[in-house]
Amino acid sequence: MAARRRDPAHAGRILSTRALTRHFGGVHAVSDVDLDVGTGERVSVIGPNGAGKSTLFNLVAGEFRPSGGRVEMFGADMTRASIQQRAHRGLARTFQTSKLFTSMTVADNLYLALCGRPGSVRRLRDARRDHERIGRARGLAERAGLGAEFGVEVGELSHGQQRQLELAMALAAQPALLMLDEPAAGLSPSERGQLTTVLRELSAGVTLLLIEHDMDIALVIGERVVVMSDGAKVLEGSPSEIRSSELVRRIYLGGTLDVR
Ligand SMILES: Nc1ncnc2c1ncn2[C@@H]1O[C@H](COP(=O)(O)OP(=O)(O)OP(=O)(O)O)[C@@H](O)[C@H]1O
Repeated sequence: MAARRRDPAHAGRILSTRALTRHFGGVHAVSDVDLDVGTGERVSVIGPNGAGKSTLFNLVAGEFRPSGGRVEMFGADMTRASIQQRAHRGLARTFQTSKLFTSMTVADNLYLALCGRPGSVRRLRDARRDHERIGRARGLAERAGLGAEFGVEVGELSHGQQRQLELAMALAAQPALLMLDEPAAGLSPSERGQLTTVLRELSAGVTLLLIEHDMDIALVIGERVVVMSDGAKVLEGSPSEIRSSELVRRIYLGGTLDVR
């Protein structure tokens, strides 16, 4: 495992939100959220269902326009930037629901991810003959525990394997900022272990923003943890501060999460 601890106060900021807000009619999905993420930092975002985590991600990724506030990324104001502009600057993300091409093989999905944009049959044909790209795709598949499934159609993979492939595809873009939305959802215990290993071994150059309901993963991977409730950021701290927080306990009281 790569040793990678730093003082976030001294790291350059890759992402800052200020008073970031999104309403859906009368629903305050995200309210006045200030979030700072240092370059190379691993930050977990936790909170009960409906807390606003995915909406926050969608605002940062450009899927949603904010009702108010700012998003600064990579040293620039990106509040109004398109999804493509953000991706071009180094943002990659996975979704709660799959975006894979299920009738294609693992290899072809990875080739397309390495091409940078999907859809071109010609680019795919070229990629299949490109030894450098084949090597990179194999490396990504192996890191995700899918080395043996390289030639397998994605529709035949288990749910957990598909999630691992999504992560591998996000990593294909060599993102500066990687945002993962519940990567452990639906995974078996052994697949969760594998995911944790992959996340721990991410290169130091990748900044990680992680939404995760599995508290073991959220608190092991996140060196800082942001807690959301009712659209607001209510707390942030180290994993041990979150574990011992009475507020976190209260927020999850009656919920399904196990805050140890
Ligand atoms: N497109 C939308 N239209 C209307 N309301 C929405 C929309 N997206 C989210 N919401 C509402 O905003 C609130 C926050 O939802 P969000 O999905 O961001 O929470 P979450 O913390 O990601 O929840 P979960 O853990 O269940 O995924 C919820 O009340 C949700 O119903």
